[in-house]
Amino acid sequence: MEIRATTDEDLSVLLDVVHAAFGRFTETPVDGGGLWWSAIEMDRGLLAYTPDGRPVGSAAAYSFELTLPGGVIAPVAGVSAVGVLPSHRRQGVLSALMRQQLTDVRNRGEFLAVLLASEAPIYQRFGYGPATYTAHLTLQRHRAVFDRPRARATPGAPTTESRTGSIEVLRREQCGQILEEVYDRYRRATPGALGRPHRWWTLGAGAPPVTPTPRYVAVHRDGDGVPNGYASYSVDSGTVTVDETITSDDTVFTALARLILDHDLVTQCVLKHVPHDHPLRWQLTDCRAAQVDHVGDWLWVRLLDIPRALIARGWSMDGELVLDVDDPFLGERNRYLLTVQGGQAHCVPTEREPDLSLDVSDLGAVYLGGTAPSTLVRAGHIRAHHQGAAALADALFRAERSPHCLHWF
Ligand SMILES: CC(=O)SCCNC(=O)CCNC(=O)[C@H](O)C(C)(C)COP(=O)(O)OP(=O)(O)OC[C@H]1O[C@@H](n2cnc3c(N)ncnc32)[C@H](O)[C@@H]1OP(=O)(O)O
Repeated sequence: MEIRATTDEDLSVLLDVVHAAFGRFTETPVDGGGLWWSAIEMDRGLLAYTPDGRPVGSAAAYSFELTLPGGVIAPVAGVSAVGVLPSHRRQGVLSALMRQQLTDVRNRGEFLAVLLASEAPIYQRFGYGPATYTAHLTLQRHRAVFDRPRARATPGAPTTESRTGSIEVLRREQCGQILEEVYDRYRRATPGALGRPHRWWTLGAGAPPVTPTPRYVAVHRDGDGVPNGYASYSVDSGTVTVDETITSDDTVFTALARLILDHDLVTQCVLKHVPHDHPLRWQLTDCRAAQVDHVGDWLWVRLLDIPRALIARGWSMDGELVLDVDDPFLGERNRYLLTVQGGQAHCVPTEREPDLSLDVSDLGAVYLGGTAPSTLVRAGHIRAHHQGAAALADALFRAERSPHCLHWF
């Protein structure tokens, strides 16, 4: 098996391999979307060839930015287009591709790789852990009545209502740069969110509303007329389905949700891609009018330089933790002393007794604060060496809010 880096000339070969792996056809758009592969970066692709020169496996990566807890922006490899022909599976082709790709990512100076997993059992062995989760919120329109925010009673307290903003409903093609600009501000303020490079918007790659698929878009503007939120939606058979509600301001989210819930001639509203713990349910007089469903893992994270990754993210509590991290796929095992002081972390090799022993994939799962280390202790994956170690790790790794990602790639 030979792994070769791709160039622009290999595009059709790579697309043929990955589409055959999925049993799909190159020219078929993703569900309701465009051609997902149009933004592919061919200088980051890999193809696996048999000894007689037949391409049988593929992998690619996008150059993305990921927002870490604390609002830190990190460059990451967004792994995608992974596939092995049905005729050549379970012979180590993917393993060879992953090994080469992780080496390449490290060589580029990126300390994190991320991906969306087609099947959950594939990537743990390569050091990835599920780090963000997403859900659908299904609302029964006629039952979903907003409650009066209780904090409003406190003089001077911020309200959860958008007082001065306005909303305009546009067609997708009338939005110009608005969606790109609003998305960019939102993702910078949201731990777990990925940037959408400009070329994704210009090429219409991915899923609606990045693609030019027909949609209505409710655009929210602040009192100065600056767009600060949008909800992209379509209506069908009595259901309004929102592809994504993008804003970093809870009051704007509420205003957009109200508009969606006020849509005549529908009985049900489905807000796709919301954090599973989104406060909207709490804002209703009848919290059962909203059901959280389709809860699933979204972004998987793989640490490639553990000290750098731990130093990079923000921390909201001081403390010390010794982590013994095993990385069997890369054949590395190291012990680190993580010290957080004033929100700033230091991370150095140590001989001290560990507080926790864990696989690098479990470190990926807890890295953004989306899963508490104690959950993985209880699951039998992370070993806590003394009482209190898991609680300490929980307190340290917790982020200001659940990390959330909705970019599809
Ligand atoms: C980020 C993305 O692009 S996600 C898209 C992933 N691609 C797909 O789902 C397309 C359809 N599937 C495929 O193309 C292939 O089955 C792949 C890419 C998932 C796996 O490729 P393979 O070359 O068969 O993997 P490889 O032989 O290296 O397997 C390594 C190990 O992972 C295991 N493994 C591989 N795929 C799977 C799977 N889908 N489920 C469970 N275990 C798996 C193998 O059994 C093997 O285990 P072992 O080391 O204990 O023997």
